[in-house]
Amino acid sequence: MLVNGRWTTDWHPVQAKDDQGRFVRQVSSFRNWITPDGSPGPTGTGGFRAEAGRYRLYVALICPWASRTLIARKLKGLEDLVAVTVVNPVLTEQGWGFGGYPGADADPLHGAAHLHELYTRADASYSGRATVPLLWDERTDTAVSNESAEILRMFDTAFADLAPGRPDLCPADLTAAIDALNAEIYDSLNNGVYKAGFASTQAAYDEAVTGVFAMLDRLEQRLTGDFLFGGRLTEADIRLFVTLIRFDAAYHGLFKTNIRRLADYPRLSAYQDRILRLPGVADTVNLDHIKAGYYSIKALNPAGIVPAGPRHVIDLLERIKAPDAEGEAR
Ligand SMILES: N[C@@H](CCC(=O)N[C@@H](CS)C(=O)NCC(=O)O)C(=O)O
Repeated sequence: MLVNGRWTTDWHPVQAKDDQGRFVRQVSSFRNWITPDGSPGPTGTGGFRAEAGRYRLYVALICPWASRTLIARKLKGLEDLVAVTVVNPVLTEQGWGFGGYPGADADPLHGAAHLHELYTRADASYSGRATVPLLWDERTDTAVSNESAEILRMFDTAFADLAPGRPDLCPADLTAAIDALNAEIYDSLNNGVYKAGFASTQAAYDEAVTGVFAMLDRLEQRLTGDFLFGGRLTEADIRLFVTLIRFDAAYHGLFKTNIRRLADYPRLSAYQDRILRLPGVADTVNLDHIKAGYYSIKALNPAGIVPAGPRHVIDLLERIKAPDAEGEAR
């Protein structure tokens, strides 16, 4: 991680833990918002007006937090407005790096070798992890935000005039309910799988894995319609989906969340499939990057061996990405 703008020790996945051995995730540091007129958002400073071609999103395709923002970019029609750069999925001793892997990009702006160089470009004395997603302003050459929940929400509203007619992912009448469900899903599932995987005591693991499956059980019961809030797709669905699609491929094995597979939940599996079939979503899912990335975490998998399966996820993605007889294409 970076301390006062300098890369210090070799990269390690566990950022912090509490006195019971529970994994604790770092709070994001860049908290500005893109807005239609450049006025400040709920946090940070203003000056980031929604403009075509001004912003770039740095992502890892392994990362569920980055994938939330990529899916929102697709569903909100922002592909021609906000550029994307994909980091190499295999973590190095200096964290995320650029290029050198199929489907990974070089840094087009500064030719950086590692993502942390962008963090120190934005703040020369930055201390903390260099995480994805990172939303970058090419005009002022600085970081806008590295908080995926806020990037997801600003993508929902900021570009409405430039990309009209797209679904509202956080409608006003549902915002409070979405916020409440997001918080539960974040704690027990999105971050819960990491708490299980990076627990450093049996008790911390037991607590986390119980929470993961209690939430999956609840969601299985809840899902009687197409989406979490019935017929309307919301950001809560995007935030749940990114964890589901990684579950059997990465978390079940590497993070030991193996009480059941996602495939053992009929409604959640059908729901995952439904979201994957929404136009553009399958483009954001790269199983090779997901497996190569997670299984490159040496603290959990020292030999770096990437498992062959799971067949049902490989088949699902192949089925959805291949154009079929009805002309369904990815
Ligand atoms: N709060 C951040 C968390 C992002 C995050 O933890 N990203 C991980 C990848 S899944 C990362 O970049 N980790 C690198 C590191 O911790 O050094 C967000 O939601 O945007």
